[in-house]
Parts: sequence; C-alpha cells; structure tokens
Amino acid sequence: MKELIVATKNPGKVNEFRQMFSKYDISVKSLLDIDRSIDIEETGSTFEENAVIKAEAMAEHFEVPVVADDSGLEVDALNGEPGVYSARYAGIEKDDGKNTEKLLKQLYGVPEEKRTARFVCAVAVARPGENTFVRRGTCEGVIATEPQGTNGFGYDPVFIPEGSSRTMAEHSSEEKNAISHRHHAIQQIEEWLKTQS
Ligand SMILES: O=P(O)(O)OP(=O)(O)OP(=O)(O)OC[C@H]1O[C@@H](n2cnc3c(O)ncnc32)[C@H](O)[C@@H]1O
Ligand SMILES: [Mg+2]
Repeated sequence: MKELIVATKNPGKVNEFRQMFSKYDISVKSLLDIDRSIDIEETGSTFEENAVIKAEAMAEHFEVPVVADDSGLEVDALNGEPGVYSARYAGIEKDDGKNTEKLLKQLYGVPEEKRTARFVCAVAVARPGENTFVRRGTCEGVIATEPQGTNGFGYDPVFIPEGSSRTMAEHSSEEKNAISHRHHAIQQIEEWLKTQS
C-alpha cells in the first residue's frame, strides 16, 4: 500500500480522505500525524489558489508528492460568503459551532427557496519538479434553519444536500463520501491516484 501526504490539519477531512483513498490502496498521512506545528498561511483569494499554496509548500518541504484540499461553503443569499473564509467565519479560532451559529444568524428570516448554497472543494496535487494541478468538486444544497445531526464536521449540521431531506451531518460517512464536493474533486484526480497505488 502506497502512502500519500495530505497537507491538512482538519481531522474531519483526514477521515474522509482516508476512506476515499483506501479504494485506490493508498494510505493517508496528514499534518496531524507528521507535525501539528506546521502552519501554512492561506493567502489566496480562491479555493484553487489556497489548495495549490498548501500542496506546493509541503511538496517542497518533504520532497514528495503532496495532496491538499481547500474547501468551504458558498451561500447565494450572502453573495457567496463565507467562501474561502469558511473556516474563519466567526473568528480566527476555527470554531465549527460558532461558524454555523453565525451563518444561521445571517440567514435569519430568509425563506427556504432563497437559502441555496454549495460546498466547494479544490484538491491540488503538487510534485517536486513537476507541474501542479488542481481540480474542483461541488455539492449543491440548502441551508437548514437549525443544526441537525452529529456526523461529519464544519457546516454539515446545517447543510441539506440536494435531493435529501436530511442534513449532511445526518448522513453516514459512506453516504457523504458518495455525494460530497470532496468526492467530486477526488474523482477528478482519479487517473493520477491510480498511478500512485
Ligand atoms: O486548511 P486545512 O488544514 O486543510 O483545514 P481547514 O479546516 O482550515 O480547511 P479549509 O481552510 O479548507 O477551510 C474549510 C472550512 O470549510 C468548511 N468545510 C469544508 N468542507 C466541509 C465539509 O465537508 N463539511 C462541512 N464543512 C466543510 C469547514 O468549516 C472547514 O473548516
Ligand atoms: Mg485552512
């Protein structure tokens, strides 16, 4: 089994990458396993830019291929916010509970048909001495009026994916990994993943 570094410190993402990469016989090492003190500043203005920044910084550092994910939630009634600031929406401390609370406050009184949103995930692959590539996946849905469910992470308790009546946090990880933005982004790097296992 081949091992790949995924340049993230988000344990929820790590679980999902582990589950989805196992299909390719690839095991995942994250920054939580390697060095929690590594901090990469996300200075880009798009998901793609930030994913590339994270992947290239770590590929240069470890001198091996590195995958990185930059993701977030775009809410139409908020002109695409929180977007690339999803992790820091309610402050720098990255508190999922505070972020969802702020989001529900911002959307208070907004009717269901105007609560459309999408999760976006950019996955970048950086390799020493080779060109970096980045692919995007999305998952359409609406924002609920109150949090429901305990699975997943981030905004999952308030995001109802299209075609479902449950929030993402009420979906099993298998169900989420079949429809998520991260799944759709990873599908697009499948050819490369197959060369890695
Ligand atoms: O940068 P790394 O270390 O990967 O971890 P992070 O949590 O800071 O990740 P991002 O910078 O990509 O910010 C993504 C935020 O968007 C939200 N998010 C992304 N994917 C999500 C998902 O599958 N379900 C719920 N929320 C998600 C969640 O709040 C994340 O913290
Ligand atoms: Mg981040």
